[in-house]
Amino acid sequence: MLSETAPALRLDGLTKAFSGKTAADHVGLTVPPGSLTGLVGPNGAGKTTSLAMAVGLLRPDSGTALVHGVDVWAEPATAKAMLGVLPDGLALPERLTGAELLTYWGLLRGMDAAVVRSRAAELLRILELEEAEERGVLVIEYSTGMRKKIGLATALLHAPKVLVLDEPFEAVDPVSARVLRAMLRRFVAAGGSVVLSSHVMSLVEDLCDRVAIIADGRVVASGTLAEVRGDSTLEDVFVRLVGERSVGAEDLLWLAT
Ligand SMILES: Nc1ncnc2c1ncn2[C@@H]1O[C@H](COP(=O)(O)OP(=O)(O)OP(=O)(O)O)[C@@H](O)[C@H]1O
Repeated sequence: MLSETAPALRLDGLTKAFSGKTAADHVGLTVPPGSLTGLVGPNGAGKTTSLAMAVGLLRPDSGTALVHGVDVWAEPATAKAMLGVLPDGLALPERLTGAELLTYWGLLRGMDAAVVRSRAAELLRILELEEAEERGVLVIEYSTGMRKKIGLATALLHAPKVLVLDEPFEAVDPVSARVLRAMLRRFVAAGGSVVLSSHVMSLVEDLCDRVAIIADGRVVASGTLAEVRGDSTLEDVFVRLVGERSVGAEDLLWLAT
């Protein structure tokens, strides 16, 4: 049942193995309402797997995910109405313009057509997809960054309480990234909560008030940015926890020949 006092998102013991290899190992995370949490970790650490289980896209082997107290797997409709999701490799209907896609998406969610129309126009304008719309560009013709932005627009359209965004800044140009940061800050200031994954430590330090580091499928550090970072930089803590790798003097000698 929806709870006013519960965390915006609470993951407990989420575990998933693919062909016997554990991708997420008892992942736990608490996202307080009105906070912005960054999930960081090396390639293959289990970020996408954990986020997909958290939002009801991938069934966990065990563990629970609660959105404002509502179990994502037991009450999916209630939980998903509160969630805005940008999954990894979002599969969108592509032979539509951005506005057509948002209309389709909104109506599918049972939203009022006039509300969908006005929010879609506003999102396309703010995300600088308006000019492509005027030229009738189809989503299939969008660049990688434009696809990311239209994916974000679909996540925001129904005004969710909690945003779960898998690498939202990947391939997004610096001007659009600034707009996106401002949008997320405003969303949080209005009481919303965000979890996002990113490989860019400086972005997480600038934007997020909480952070979780995941390595080999396990959460190895989490808390406020100050708690996790201490007197170091997030990158230093990350490298210390995840392990440093270097290119030896004898590696890749063929590259310069
Ligand atoms: N559908 C799948 N089938 C088999 N193995 C998978 C599948 N999805 C993920 N994995 C494996 O699970 C592990 C975690 O992958 P995941 O995509 O969650 O990592 P990630 O932290 O998001 O990585 P990246 O930063 O590279 O996006 C990896 O070893 C990956 O190969």
